[in-house]
Amino acid sequence: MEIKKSNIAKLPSKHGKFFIKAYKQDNQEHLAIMSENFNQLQNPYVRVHSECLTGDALGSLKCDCQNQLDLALNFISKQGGLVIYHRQEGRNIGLLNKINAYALQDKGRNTVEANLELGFAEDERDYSVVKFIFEDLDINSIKLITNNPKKIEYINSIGVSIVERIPAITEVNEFNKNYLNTKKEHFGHML
Ligand SMILES: Nc1nc2c(ncn2[C@@H]2O[C@H](COP(=O)(O)OP(=O)(O)OP(=O)(O)O)[C@@H](O)[C@H]2O)c(=O)[nH]1
Ligand SMILES: [Zn+2]
Repeated sequence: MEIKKSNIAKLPSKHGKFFIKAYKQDNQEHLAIMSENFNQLQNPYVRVHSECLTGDALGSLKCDCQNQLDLALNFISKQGGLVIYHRQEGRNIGLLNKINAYALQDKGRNTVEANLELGFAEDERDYSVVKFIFEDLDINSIKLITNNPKKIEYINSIGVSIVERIPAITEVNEFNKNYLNTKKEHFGHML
């Protein structure tokens, strides 16, 4: 399917100065956020950040998303690299369904049980736009910021080499404790 791309624009931010480029696949619009020196890097630091409106924008304490996004933006601003803001909210079940999953979590389900009860797979993300972005930006070799083995597996499968993995570990609190535990025990995140 066709993926559209924008021109590159400047984005000064509180994390530093970036360049941004947008990509549109079906109805999802994603962003590549690049450090100023991005084009000179041999092995850029890369994070594929999955959208979490409640965390990223509202500062929800139920997950680690906002802290991971801040960590990644600060990191690439200093060390050079790329954050792909991958707009697959709620592991790609969308915002409305994620809030329904949260309502089930309020009744005691974990994140996996809630997804299954709503008729979804435990993780519905599709990373094909990441492959497109890597090709578009001429990226063959990276240092990946993640704890998620599925992202590593996907990037290996498209022939991009991961020369180093940087953990994206942030604070545990009373509200995200169970969520992080499910990531570790069920999804095999390296936490
Ligand atoms: N369906 C569902 N999605 C959630 C829930 N909590 C967070 N998410 C979504 O989970 C995604 C974040 O993915 P995670 O699996 O937590 O972590 P990750 O980003 O893949 O892994 P790392 O790279 O190690 O951080 C975002 O899209 C969030 O919106 C939840 O309770 N239910
Ligand atoms: Zn989140």
